[in-house]
Amino acid sequence: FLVRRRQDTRLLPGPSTKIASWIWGHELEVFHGEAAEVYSRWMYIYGPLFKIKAALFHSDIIVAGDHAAVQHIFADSINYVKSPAFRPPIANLLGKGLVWAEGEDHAHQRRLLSPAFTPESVKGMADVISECAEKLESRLTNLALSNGGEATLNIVPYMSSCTLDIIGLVAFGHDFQSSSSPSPPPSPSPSSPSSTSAHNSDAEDIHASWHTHVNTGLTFGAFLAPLVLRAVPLITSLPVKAIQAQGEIKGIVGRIARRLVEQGGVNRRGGNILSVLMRAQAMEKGSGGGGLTTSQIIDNISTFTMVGHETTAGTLNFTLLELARNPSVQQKLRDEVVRRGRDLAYDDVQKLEYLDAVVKEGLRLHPASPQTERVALKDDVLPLHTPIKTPDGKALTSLCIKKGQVFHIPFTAIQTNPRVWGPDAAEFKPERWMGEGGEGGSGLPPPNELPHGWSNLVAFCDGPRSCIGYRLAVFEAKVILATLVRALEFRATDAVVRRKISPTLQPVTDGKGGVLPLHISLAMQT
Ligand code: HEM
Repeated sequence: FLVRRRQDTRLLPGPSTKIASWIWGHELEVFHGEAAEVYSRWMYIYGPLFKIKAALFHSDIIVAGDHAAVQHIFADSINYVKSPAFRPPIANLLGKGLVWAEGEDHAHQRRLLSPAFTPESVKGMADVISECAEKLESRLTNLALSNGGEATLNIVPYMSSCTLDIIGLVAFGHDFQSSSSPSPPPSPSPSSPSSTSAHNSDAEDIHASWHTHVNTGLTFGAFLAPLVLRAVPLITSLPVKAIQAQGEIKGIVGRIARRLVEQGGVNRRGGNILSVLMRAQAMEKGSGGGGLTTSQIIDNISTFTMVGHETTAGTLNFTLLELARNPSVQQKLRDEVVRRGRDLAYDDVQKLEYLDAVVKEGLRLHPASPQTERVALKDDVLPLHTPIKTPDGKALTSLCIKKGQVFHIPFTAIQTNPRVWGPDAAEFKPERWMGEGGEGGSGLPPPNELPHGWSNLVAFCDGPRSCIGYRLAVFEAKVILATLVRALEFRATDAVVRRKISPTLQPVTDGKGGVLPLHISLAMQT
């Protein structure tokens, strides 16, 4: 059995070791490429499960895109965990909240937080979300009007302001008022939000610090830091900018979180997550156990503030770029929204089928978290959906792996694999979600040929550690897109926009992260 076990990983296909660097393995090439670009290419050549040479003499990494293997890994969140070496940086960036927790601690926090994300809870957030979306739309409309009816702008800071305001209000009853901050410059100048105005609000501090973090994440230091951590897990406070900047963001959000907890409650605008957390704390005091400590509450406020806004904004920025590049899709969406009338209440939004397809297609091509990583805590046998042909002509239908095996799971590559989604996999075609009967619809392969996850996507991961905020994210994305395209027309510019992971999906234009220029004008409504 031991011999068989060793052989299984050795038998995996993968890119030639000749193109691997002796010190960085294949990982530097992956870092230099766009988000999941290199893994997509290799997945096409070597199949949905292959191995690569790791940096710093670590044992080979398995890149897993096979649906059965991925589903198995995500379903067993006790034995497949985020790399223990990366927990200190997560604690540094987001605190020891839900994203950081593992095992029993995770199950406990997740159980306490889940009531804040039911369909009913999200329905209760609908008014606030609409108001914030309308504020964003008026900001952009006013900008266009003050520039003779059209403008070219960097959409990134606008979108982040809107989603930060939403998460502050719906989760904690806190108004960041970032949509009321002075507008960033209309031209897509590479100058960062941090350099455009004085820091006079929490929101500006968060945006500025995140912007620095994103740009630091594009440097070689950011590539190196996690690899050194993986090789020498005891080094947690490297003198590397990429790691220090993370502490800054947590410091800013942590200050706000402490204020919110001291205020001890929520105002009438919302505050679902905070209410849930405070109730859990009261329970702990009353029963001598079962709730969360004050520092866990503060860390969860930091966690939700950061992961609850930059993610949705990232997918939305790229979905707008797709709409800008596909004017007929944009017009079809506008027609559907205008036909429904001005009201975008929760139930109305659910009826917009093309909007639903556009959001799914945006999440398929541009998942805000383009890939994840897991480490096996014990020896295991992975089921395979697609058998692997070994060099001696046999077919492996399952794969024995050893404790400590590292997996990279590239969501983007899985969701754009032409062998699964068809030859038009890389194209933005919302019609594919409308079924064969839909207008221009190409339909989808049967569900058993697709990934396991929300709507047959892995954009929100899968299993016990899947995205707890997915209902909010999807609803919010729909309302923002519908509100914007109803009033505005988006056109692409000549800028070459690259997609990078830093640490979430980011547009990079002229070497600057967090820059995505779009042209806007007032929409002609038919
Ligand atoms: C388009 C928007 C979003 C996308 C694509 C997304 C994607 C993801 C993914 C892939 C994970 C799993 C990460 C991993 O295990 O490596 C995740 C986890 C998580 N997401 Fe989201 N997310 C989005 C929006 C949100 C929002 C709006 C919230 C909160 C309001 C949120 C809160 C979380 C939390 C707390 C976790 C950790 C869950 C756990 O470990 O139990 N996300 N998300």
